Amino acid sequence: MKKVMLIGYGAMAQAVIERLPANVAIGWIVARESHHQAILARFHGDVTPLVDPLACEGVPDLVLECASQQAVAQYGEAVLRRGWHLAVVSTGALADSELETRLLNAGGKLTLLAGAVAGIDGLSAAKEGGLQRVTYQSRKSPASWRGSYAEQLIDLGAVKEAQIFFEGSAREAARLFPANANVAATVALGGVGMDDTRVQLMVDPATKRNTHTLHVEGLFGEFHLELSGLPLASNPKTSTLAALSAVRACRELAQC
Ligand SMILES: NC(=O)C1=CN([C@@H]2O[C@H](COP(=O)(O)OP(=O)(O)OC[C@H]3O[C@@H](n4cnc5c(N)ncnc54)[C@H](OP(=O)(O)O)[C@@H]3O)[C@@H](O)[C@H]2O)C=CC1
Ligand SMILES: O=C([O-])CC(=O)C(=O)O
Repeated sequence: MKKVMLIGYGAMAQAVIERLPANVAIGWIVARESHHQAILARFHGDVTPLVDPLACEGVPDLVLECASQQAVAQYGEAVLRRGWHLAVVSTGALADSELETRLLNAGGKLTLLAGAVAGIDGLSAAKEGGLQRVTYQSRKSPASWRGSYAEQLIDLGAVKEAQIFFEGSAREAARLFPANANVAATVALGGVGMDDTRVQLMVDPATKRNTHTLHVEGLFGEFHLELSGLPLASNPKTSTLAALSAVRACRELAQC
């Protein structure tokens, strides 16, 4: 049985727990103390709640971050320094180049999950031949942008038609919208980097989906990809596919 340490106990973590493959068990959950009683009760004591990954007395086969960019900054380096395998979904944390360097030099094994988008394998392959232009657009409902920096840029309640409210680099997008623009960072890391990946963020009152549009031009030719994902019912910011990419990481663990 492979044992996973989950970081986070929100919408994505719940979706992962519900879909956990056979031969994989959650051994530990790093969560705020307010969740610890609920975790103990739900798993009948078989899962240890922690406030810090380093309080773990065992060795997880995988540490699966499903929490926040802030959690990656807080725990990522220490987890890797222990020699553990860390899979990160809050990839936008790497928009902080100093943190990125520390994570890459910490040892262990760092996996960046594809999250809510597809095509990262093709983008990385295209990069081998030379890329000329990568643009990424995210289109979500007003509900998905609520509670984010978008509220300072646009009146989400008054939007009547699809509107771009942010244009900039992937680095700016990932840092300004930590719960909404990790895909921008994922695309950047697979392609032309944080500063050269151009990003548009859009609010669309007519949609209930999270739509990710990727346009890539290079010496290989070009591709255009549009992925229209259903958000998790428990968090409209987060696409179901992002949670499934974390489940997939657990399945790969079960197979090795
Ligand atoms: N790469 C991708 O495609 C995507 C990545 N994401 C990333 O996944 C993250 C999780 O998504 P989701 O589950 O829907 O978000 P939720 O807000 O539903 O859940 C996040 C949970 O993690 C907890 N948490 C955050 N930081 C810490 C920390 N430092 N220590 C302990 N617990 C922490 C939160 O607690 P509290 O509420 O108390 O802070 C909350 O319970 C997002 O924040 C985003 O960064 C999301 C979608 C797509
Ligand atoms: O889940 C999504 O659609 C994308 C998302 O929140 C992110 O990129 O952080």
